[in-house]
This record gives sequence, C-alpha cells and structure tokens, in this order.
Amino acid sequence: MKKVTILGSTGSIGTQALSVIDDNPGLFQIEALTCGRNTELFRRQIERYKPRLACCERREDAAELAWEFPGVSFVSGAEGLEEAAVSDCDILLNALMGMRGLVPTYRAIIAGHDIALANKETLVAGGAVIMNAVEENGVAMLPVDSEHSAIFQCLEGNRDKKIRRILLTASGGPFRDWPAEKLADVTPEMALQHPNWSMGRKITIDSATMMNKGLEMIEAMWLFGVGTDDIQVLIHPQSVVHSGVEFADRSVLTQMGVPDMKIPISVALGYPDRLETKGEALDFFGAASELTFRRPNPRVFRCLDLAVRAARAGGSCPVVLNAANEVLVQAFLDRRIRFTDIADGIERMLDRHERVEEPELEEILEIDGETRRETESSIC
Ligand SMILES: NC(=O)C1=CN([C@@H]2O[C@H](COP(=O)(O)OP(=O)(O)OC[C@H]3O[C@@H](n4cnc5c(N)ncnc54)[C@H](OP(=O)(O)O)[C@@H]3O)[C@@H](O)[C@H]2O)C=CC1
Ligand SMILES: CC(=O)[C@@H](O)[C@H](O)COP(=O)(O)O
Ligand SMILES: [Mn+2]
Repeated sequence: MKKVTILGSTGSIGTQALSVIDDNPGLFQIEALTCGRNTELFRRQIERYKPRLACCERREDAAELAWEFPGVSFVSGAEGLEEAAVSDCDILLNALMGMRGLVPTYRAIIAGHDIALANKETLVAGGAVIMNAVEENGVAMLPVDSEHSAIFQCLEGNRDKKIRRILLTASGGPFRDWPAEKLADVTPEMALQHPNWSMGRKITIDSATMMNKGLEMIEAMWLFGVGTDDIQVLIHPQSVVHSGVEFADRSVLTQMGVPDMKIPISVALGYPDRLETKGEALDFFGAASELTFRRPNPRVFRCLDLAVRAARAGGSCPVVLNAANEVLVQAFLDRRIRFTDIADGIERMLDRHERVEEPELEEILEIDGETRRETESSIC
C-alpha cells in the first residue's frame, strides 16, 4: 500500500484525488490530510479516511475537530502544513492553491517523499530551489497538471531523445473568441465560466486571462529542462489533446483523453503503474471528432506575454509575476479591480522590480511578500 499525504484535500484536485483512491481499494493508505476553511467537508474526510495527522488553516478549527477525533493529531496554519508535509509517507500530493505550497513541497522533498505536484505556483516561484532539492534528495517529481502529465507520458522512454519543441495546449478559456476591446467589462461570473474544466476559482480566472498557460510554460521549463523558445502554446478549444512533444525527426507524440483531472492524478499517484478511473471514455465520433488548433491573440491574452517576459528574464521575475497575479486575481474576484487591471498591475510590478539572479528560498519568500504588499497598495 502506498502511504499518501494530500495537502489541500478539500479542493478541486484534492477531492478528485480521494475519488481516484476510492476507485482503487487496497492500493493507498491516507497518512495526512489538510484543509483551508472548509471544515464541514474536512470532517467527513477525516471520518472516512482516518488520517494520522490533519491540518486546518485556522487554529480554532483544528482545536474544535481535535475534540471530535481524539485519535487524530491536529495541527494548523503554515507550520502545520510543514508538519503534514514531512510526516511519514511514500508520496505527497500538493493540491494547495498558490505560493503557500512552496515551503511544504520543499520540506517534503528534503524528508525524502516523492511529490505529485498540482500546485504549479511552487515551480513558478521556486523552480530552481525545488528542482535542485529533487535532484539532491533523489525523489520523483510527478506532474499532475494535465498538460505536464501529458508531456511526461510522451517523454516516457524518450527522456534522452532530442526534441524540437513542446506543444502546450490551452482551451483559451471563455474569451478566446472575444475582441480585446470588450474585456474591460468582464465580470467574475463571466470569467468563472470555464468552457471545459471545473476547477478552483483562482486557476479558473488564470485560464480566462491565459496566465495559467504562462505559469504552465514556466512549470514546463523546470520539469522538462527546456527554454521559452522550445515551447509552443496552441489554443485547442476541445481540450482533448492535453499536450505533446515534437522530436528531432518531426514525429509528434501527444496524449489524449476526456478532460477529467482524475486521469493525470491517477498517472501520478499510481506511477509507474496505471490505475482504474471511472467515467466516460473518449468519444472519437463525438467530442474528439473535430480537433482544432490556433495561435493565441496577444492583444486579448496579455498575461501570457507577461509570463513569457518573466520567464525569459528569469531569476526573481517569475516570483513577482506570480505574487502580483495572485493578489490581482483575488482583487478581481472581490470586485475591487477590472479584469483588464490584472495584466496592467502585473506589468507595473515587473517594470519596477530589480531582478535577483538566483534567489534562495528565504529571498523568494521576501520578494513574494514585498510584491504582495506593493500590489495591494497599488489597488487601494
Ligand atoms: N482544479 C484543477 O482542475 C487543476 C488545478 N491545478 C492546480 O492545482 C492547485 C489546486 O487547485 P484547485 O484544486 O483548483 O484549488 P482549490 O481552490 O479548489 O483548492 C485549494 C485547496 O487549498 C486549500 N487552501 C486554500 N487556502 C489555504 C490556506 N490559507 N491554508 C491552507 N490551505 C488552504 C483549500 O482549502 P479549503 O477549500 O478548505 O478552504 C483547498 O483544499 C492550483 O495550484 C492549481 O493551479 C492544476 C491543474 C488542474
Ligand atoms: C486541467 C488543467 O490542467 C488546467 O490547468 C487547464 O489546463 C485549464 O485550462 P486552460 O487550458 O484553459 O488553461
Ligand atoms: Mn493545466
């Protein structure tokens, strides 16, 4: 049995991971689970999966649940997440949202745990620190993000082969056919209507601005050791081809399937085996009968260009890109700024940032905090 810890078990990825585990009885044992504020769902998860350790964002929630479950050790806050991350397991799934996933992932790697990574912000902000730790500690870094899982699967058995480019597919989100002039009027409700995937709120807004693809480009650079010029972003509205690799001989391998995150989650949790997942199979005479690809419009998707700029500059620039984006997306969801202010605000933060060449973990956390404070004060 694989011992699994899930950071963020109450979220979109976390709940789907537990459903994959349910569909494969006898293969997994839950070691630790963590939640933010959804204690109702967390209570049910603890009852069902009986983790040894559980963590809540707030101390008072952990204290209340500790009364109900005397056999479970409860911890809380950022320190609690770190405790859960180092607690004994075979594989840790990081399904947290945002940069708060970085330190726990780092600690889990140092503790020798294999990582199943959904939390792309970890690699965007701390790619060098994380990948160096992965190498030094000899652990596996298994991508959960659907595109990176696809690329990972295409590279299986081909790791030493020369590649021409990575093909990173994007749905294009709800505004892929919109003119740039209309975007200022976009409301959170409109931006939260993803055409193909049901996901957490932050990543859904990132998909609408295509910052998600920018973050994924940086994630791919760290996971697969490629540069910005080696990655081609393709808008593929059907979300059937989940990404691919073109090799030196111009042969293209892609991974296809229904848009269901249980598939890449199962690839990571089951690796190197293949697990069972329940649901519809890909219909080649239906959803997959017409597959189309096109270039993103840079006037509509300014965030994608900003991510490319930060990726090319490297060093601390992706930290700033990510921190500013997290703050501005939340501000947009809270109706404090317009949709188009997200790109404007990120651009301003990148313009004024003095780049640090190779930031250590502490410096990354400082730059992240400073960027958040500056971005917040630029909104008010
Ligand atoms: N959803 C998807 O299909 C995909 C997601 N990803 C990536 O996976 C990651 C998770 O995304 P998703 O599952 O959609 O996000 P969700 O918002 O659905 O879930 C986030 C999880 O993090 C927890 N959390 C939030 N704030 C805190 C906090 N302050 N302290 C501790 N825990 C906290 C939430 O707890 P609670 O709900 O209890 O408050 C929840 O368990 C992101 O990095 C995303 O980009 C990548 C590919 C696809
Ligand atoms: C499911 C997944 O991996 C998401 O990251 C997805 O890619 C979002 O859709 P977009 O392609 O619209 O960003
Ligand atoms: Mn993705």
